[in-house]
Amino acid sequence: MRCSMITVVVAAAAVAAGIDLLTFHFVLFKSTMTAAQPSLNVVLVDIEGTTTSISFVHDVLFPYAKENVQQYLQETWNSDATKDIVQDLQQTPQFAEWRSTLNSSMDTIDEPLITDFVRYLIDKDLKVTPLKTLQGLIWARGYAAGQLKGHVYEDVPAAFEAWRNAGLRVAVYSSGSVAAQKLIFHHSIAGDLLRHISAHFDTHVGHKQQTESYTKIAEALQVPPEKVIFLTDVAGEADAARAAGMQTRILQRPGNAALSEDQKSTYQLIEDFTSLQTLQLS
Ligand SMILES: CSCCC(=O)C(=O)COP(=O)(O)O
Ligand SMILES: [Mg+2]
Repeated sequence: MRCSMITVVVAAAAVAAGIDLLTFHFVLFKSTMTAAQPSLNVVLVDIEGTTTSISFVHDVLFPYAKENVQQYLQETWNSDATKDIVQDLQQTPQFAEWRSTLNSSMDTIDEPLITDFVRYLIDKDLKVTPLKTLQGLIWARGYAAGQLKGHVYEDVPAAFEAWRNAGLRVAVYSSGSVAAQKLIFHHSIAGDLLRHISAHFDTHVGHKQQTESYTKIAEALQVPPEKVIFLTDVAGEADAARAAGMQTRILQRPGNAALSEDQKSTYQLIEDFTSLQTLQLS
């Protein structure tokens, strides 16, 4: 009511000043549209199903880790990094559970046993932090040897570029370790995209379907959660981000899981990043 009174007064002043009403309405419409733009500082992207195809992760990265884990463990078994990972793997709830299914009563924790456990975790796609750390170390060898190149969808480089030019920060939140995230973007099929990314978050901050993880990410980025837009393919992750106050979009890339009718009506769905290239810092 107060707003429309102000509009009438300003319109009258505009007419008195010789500005025609058509121009006045155009200016008013533009300013309303600008005000309706979401206030934004950070674009937070998921990887699998968002920047990168699910098939690259499941058909290239995971098999590479499964094939090379035994050799990696044999070569690094006595290193501190591998000792820490093996220790952490044994402390996961999945380890005792998995071991109880084995016929063998062997107590020895050796490379073959840990190799089998790692392959079991990969097959189940369990987002266990020490597994993710180990996968990152194994993939590092593949990228260094030129055997791996990180897949990104065609629209990703231009969107990263546009967001950065607009003053927005680009950050990543993936279950893949921070080291693995850096590798996929540094060695991407579109060249080095790592230079666009100013922050990385993995499961050390918490799991992706927990609201607290997004609260912690906003704190680490030193922005209110409302100023972050989280792009993901998983509705459960969008639920958690939204509950923390973030804006969200759900990606419907080829091969992504289908959404329920309820999820489709709850979230803004996008096929790629093209429509988001005009996002502005505000
Ligand atoms: C960093 S690339 C490997 C991705 C990965 O290991 C994974 O589990 C995918 O998880 P996301 O959270 O990106 O869906
Ligand atoms: Mg994903």
